Amino acid sequence: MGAVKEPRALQIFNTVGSSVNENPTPRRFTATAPLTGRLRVPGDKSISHRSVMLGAMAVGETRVTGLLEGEDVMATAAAMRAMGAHVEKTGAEWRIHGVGVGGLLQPDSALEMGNSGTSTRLLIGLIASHAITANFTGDASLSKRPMGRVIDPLSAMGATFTTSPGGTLPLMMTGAEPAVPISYQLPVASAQVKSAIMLAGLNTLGITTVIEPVPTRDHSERMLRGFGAQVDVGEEAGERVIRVHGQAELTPQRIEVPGDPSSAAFFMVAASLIEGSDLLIENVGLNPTRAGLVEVLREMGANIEETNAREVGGEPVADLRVRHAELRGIDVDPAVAPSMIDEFPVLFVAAALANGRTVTRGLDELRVKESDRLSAMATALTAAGARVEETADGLIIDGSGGEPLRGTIGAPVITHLDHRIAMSMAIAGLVTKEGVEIDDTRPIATSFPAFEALLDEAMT
Ligand SMILES: O=C(O)C1=C[C@@H](OP(=O)(O)O)[C@@H](O)[C@H](O)C1
Ligand SMILES: C=C(OP(=O)(O)O)C(=O)O
Repeated sequence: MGAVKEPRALQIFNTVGSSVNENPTPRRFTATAPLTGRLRVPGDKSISHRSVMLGAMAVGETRVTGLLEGEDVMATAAAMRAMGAHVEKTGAEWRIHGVGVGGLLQPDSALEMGNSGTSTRLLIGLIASHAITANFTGDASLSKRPMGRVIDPLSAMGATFTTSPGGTLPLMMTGAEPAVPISYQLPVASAQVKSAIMLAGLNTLGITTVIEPVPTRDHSERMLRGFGAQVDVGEEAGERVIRVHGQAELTPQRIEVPGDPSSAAFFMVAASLIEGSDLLIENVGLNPTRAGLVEVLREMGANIEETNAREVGGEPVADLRVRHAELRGIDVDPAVAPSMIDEFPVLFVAAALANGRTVTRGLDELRVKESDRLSAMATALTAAGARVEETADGLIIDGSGGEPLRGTIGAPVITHLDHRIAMSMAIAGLVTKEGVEIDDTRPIATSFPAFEALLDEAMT
């Protein structure tokens, strides 16, 4: 290991669900030193959202430790409060008093979803089987994202919608009680769509079925079972079939949220790329439906060692020791995409420094995230000096063979209100001769408020 440092705790910056600072906060990121010591990434965003939502649907008190206190999860918490649940922090613990399945109250005002696709789509699902009307609003990024993918199946269950042109936010929905159980085959690999239908199934008499041709993150399945719902998961004709039995009764739980592999990803790539790095990232969730990046980086030659493997909150977790290694370009198997869907922006940074060519395909979904992540990363990495070709569904990147990138010092990177573009290009700045300037670091608070503090500390 490098220099021994004390573990760093997650710092809480903003727990109110909106950016405190009104003005853009640009910053230039440059490498000051290798990444060494140990750090702990914040709680998993997907599991945090679901902890708050399911806690709010149980009768009694759910207690959660390690909850991610990023803006997205705080948007979920605010929405559940607006519909009758109590969601409060006491000491290090979040306590949620739920209303019970079927007990959501009509919110007085619009549910403000900020930047969060997960909050929006899962809550639309949850409300779809309650006899209430809710308005959903979001920021400029979220207001462009497609909602038809949840509106279609939930309309079949009986919910009604009035949307903005193009099926986007702002939208108004009225749930159906009783809702009709459906059997629905997902047309896109999306855990958000799967979860929206499963959550609607909670207050729907009968069996609601979702068929997944490609497996996506399975936190909803695991957690709903943990809360006592009957959820059958099987494989039929090569597809995953998930059946939710309604109406469910959820019993309150104690949940310890594991660290977010999507946040650890930035540090895995930075430590791999920067010579002399030797970093221990503690408590990283390694659910197989989320751990694709670790496998892909290893295939590229990364030195990632798993230690202290254990279970936290029903999820596999380990500490990851990451040491600098020379990376080589690879063809990334499109089948791995769902298990690292949010990690592609930072994988592209790794590819830009690898030896040889990295080819990615099958990534159409990246075009409908907080930004068009294929286009945003192609533009930003090219400006940083990388050789990148954008295709219809991926990027082809010819790596520098470990040489620092030499971009033109021009306009700052445009992050398009996308936290992952901001953090990925911050990491790119560490391996670019003159560094990289990010136009606005505020979006980082949506998923990883402590990112800059942890990065600065890892490099001291
Ligand atoms: O279910 C979830 O918690 C998530 C699912 C993924 O979205 P899609 O389902 O749209 O792929 C992912 O990108 C998002 O960050 C979180
Ligand atoms: C896509 C993401 O989140 P969401 O869809 O919840 O906005 C993400 O965190 O990268």
